[in-house]
Amino acid sequence: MNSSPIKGIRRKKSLLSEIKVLVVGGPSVGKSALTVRYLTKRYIGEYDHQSENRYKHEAMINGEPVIFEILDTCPKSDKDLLAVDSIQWADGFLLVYSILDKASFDYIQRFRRHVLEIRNIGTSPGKADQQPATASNTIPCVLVGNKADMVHLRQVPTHEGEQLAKEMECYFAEVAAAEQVSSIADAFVELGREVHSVRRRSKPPISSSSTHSTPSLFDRMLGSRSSASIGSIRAYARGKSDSALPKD
Ligand SMILES: Nc1nc2c(ncn2[C@@H]2O[C@H](COP(=O)(O)OP(=O)(O)OP(=O)(O)O)[C@@H](O)[C@H]2O)c(=O)[nH]1
Repeated sequence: MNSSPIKGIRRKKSLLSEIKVLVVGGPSVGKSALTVRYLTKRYIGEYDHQSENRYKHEAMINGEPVIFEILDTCPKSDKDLLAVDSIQWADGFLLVYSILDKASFDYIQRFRRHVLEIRNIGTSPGKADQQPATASNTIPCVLVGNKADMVHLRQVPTHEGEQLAKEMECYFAEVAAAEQVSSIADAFVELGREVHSVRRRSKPPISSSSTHSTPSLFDRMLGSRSSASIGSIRAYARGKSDSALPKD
């Protein structure tokens, strides 16, 4: 009865490509709301702020079934830029700030420098501000400005998000986890595409169809990115409330 291509390949789950996604952002920007919106299409207003959560989710990327492993992080404060282990674990970052909170936008810029610093000087942070954040240093990521349903309280102009995404050569969208479903799914899918694209570029010429031996994020970070990156795409839309869910 069920014709979903995703459900059809469930038996072969162990053969599927995995994409490890770290959802990154300052406190209370809506990381959990976005993640749960993507996973369940539902919006739940309040979450446990004490712990990080890990999920697995099947999706289609470029017509290929994949498993997203999603780690919804939970920084203790604006100063908490996450453990090196978590950063090294990830294939890509979903970077989230709140358009209502300038400090959360600054957090993303600090996090980015933190990652670049780990890349350049090993695992002993401390010189983040000396590290120029250039486009050639970018890694698989997408940038999302959440809470776009509250534009009257906006602290971060759209062009600043666009500019940062341009520097990082990544997809950008202003979204509202509280009101939208598809634009949030788009951000995850774009990240999956970008991870795939990086994997394709870094694959050795002779390879099997299995993607389990993919290089680590750090291996890929040490390579250079081609100019064929997505670039800055703005996909801001204030959709009407879709809290009433489609049946699935
Ligand atoms: N107006 C509005 N509020 C939102 C939106 N997304 C999340 N929120 C609210 O923002 C608050 C924080 O949301 P969370 O999803 O818990 O944020 P978080 O980033 O996971 O928080 P921490 O785990 O503490 O870092 C909650 O009160 C949510 O209801 C949105 O799109 N619009």
